[in-house]
Amino acid sequence: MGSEEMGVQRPHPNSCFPTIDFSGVEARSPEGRKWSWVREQVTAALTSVGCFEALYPPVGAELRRALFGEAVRGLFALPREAKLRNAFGPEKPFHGYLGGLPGLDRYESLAIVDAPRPDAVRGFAHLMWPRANGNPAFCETVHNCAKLLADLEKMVRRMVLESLGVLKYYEAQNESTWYLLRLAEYGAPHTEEKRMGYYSHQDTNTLTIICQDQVGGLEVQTKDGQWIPVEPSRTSFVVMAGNALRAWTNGRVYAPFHRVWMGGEETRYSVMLFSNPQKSQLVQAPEELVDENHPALFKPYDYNEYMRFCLSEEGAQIEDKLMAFCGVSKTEVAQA
Ligand SMILES: O=C(O)CCC(=O)C(=O)O
Ligand SMILES: [Fe+2]
Repeated sequence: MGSEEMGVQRPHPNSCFPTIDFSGVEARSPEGRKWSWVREQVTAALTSVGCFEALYPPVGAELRRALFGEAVRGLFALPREAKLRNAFGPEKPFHGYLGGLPGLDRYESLAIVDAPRPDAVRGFAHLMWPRANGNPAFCETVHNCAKLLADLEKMVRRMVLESLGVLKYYEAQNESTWYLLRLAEYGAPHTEEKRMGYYSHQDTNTLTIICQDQVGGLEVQTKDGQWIPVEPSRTSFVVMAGNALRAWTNGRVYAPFHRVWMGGEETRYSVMLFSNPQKSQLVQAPEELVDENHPALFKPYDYNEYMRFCLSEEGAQIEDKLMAFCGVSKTEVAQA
């Protein structure tokens, strides 16, 4: 961004957040120079802008084509009554179908809980295609993708924990982490001026991996308030921190606001893998991350209650919902 201020050259839109190359970095062998170098970049990105682009060859061109080609487009071509079967009731908000949200008339999405498990994807597909034998091609593509993206999520989270000196919590955190894969369609607005595709928000969960198809629209806000468009790429994924990781790291990791803007004649598709903390456990920073120089910023909180707060009328009005829900006030810090 500095170069633009100095009047030199307009930066590449994604230059605010780095592109990190994960080729040769493997979850099975978390060691060596390449691992440490990638870990350094991951930590720098997540603590400054809260996101980065990951080059991650295990999800190659063919798998991406199958994902956005038949799998995602085939799913959205289903009649609405089929999509509505992806429902979990009011006790489990954001677990399934979303559509008809206020102000977002062209947004629709479906979700698969535990998508890195093949039986979970099969269960979903049987609900959607009961007469087509649960669409085995869809299951294979989507499960493969979810599993590989979960591997990436695990590597990123492990790197953050290593950098902060709290690796000892990694296995237990893995045990209690659950994944949700969301597949989204943003219908073309057919207008010249841009329209909101999805409101500005911070993710509530731990980490999110976003895969945009060919139509862009995702924008991420930097700490100093600038909105940066994330150009779609066929070879990379956006990795982004959510408020649960921000709270768990006692504010070291930043959870950026982001939104989707849509314009023109093209429908946009995206696929996101969300890692989530176990609902029955409190989200709480480990004691190693709280000290005199880093006083606790958030009180331990119940993830379910926090989700309910985000969806409440009061919560909906507030930008920084985590701070409002469980932030420690300055007076409380002074008294501690
Ligand atoms: O579709 C996208 O690129 C991002 C959507 C998003 O931020 C979300 O569903 O939380
Ligand atoms: Fe989001």
